[in-house]
Amino acid sequence: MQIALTGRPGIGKTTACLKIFEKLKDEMKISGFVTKEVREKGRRIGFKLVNLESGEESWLAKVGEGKVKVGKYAVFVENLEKFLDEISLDSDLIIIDEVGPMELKSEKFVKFVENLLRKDNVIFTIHYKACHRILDEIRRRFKVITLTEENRNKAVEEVVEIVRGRKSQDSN
Ligand SMILES: Nc1ncnc2c1ncn2[C@@H]1O[C@H](COP(=O)(O)OP(=O)(O)OP(=O)(O)O)[C@@H](O)[C@H]1O
Repeated sequence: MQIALTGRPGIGKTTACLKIFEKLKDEMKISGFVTKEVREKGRRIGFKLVNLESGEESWLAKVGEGKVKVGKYAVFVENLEKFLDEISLDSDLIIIDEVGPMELKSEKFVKFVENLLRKDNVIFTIHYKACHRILDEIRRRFKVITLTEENRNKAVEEVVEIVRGRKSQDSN
């Protein structure tokens, strides 16, 4: 299964990934990461990467100045690249939240995603409108599910069933 979840900012892509992870983690080995926003006094100050297997966290970006910038955020490309080394690629399911403008500043991340395009057990979340050849390729090759307020809970169930179906095919 090759699934890409997308939708407008804040629609619930990260929440959907966490729900899928919670529902399936006792049935199979899952690796990958989610990107969570960090707020201080109600204001968003940046984003942290969270390794789904280990719980380990690393700053992806923070409001402020830096070598690499996306909007008002400085992106910590080296943190991301070190973080990627810890992601297992031999798991039953790999969840990558997200393939977006910040992550794509890293050539190593682009290669990491390229490598995953060959696999059949991947869920990406993808930025809803960013342009990049790798996003075009995912949009062309993967089953793309656009989350809305109406479908986001049902979409989680649908993805869980697709993953379970694939897993049971594998064990037959
Ligand atoms: N199914 C849901 N039911 C109720 N609230 C939800 C649901 N999914 C997400 N939310 C709420 O919406 C907010 C944004 O969710 P989330 O961070 O998952 O969105 P996102 O699409 O990943 O955002 P971003 O575009 O910043 O990556 C959170 O406060 C979350 O609790």
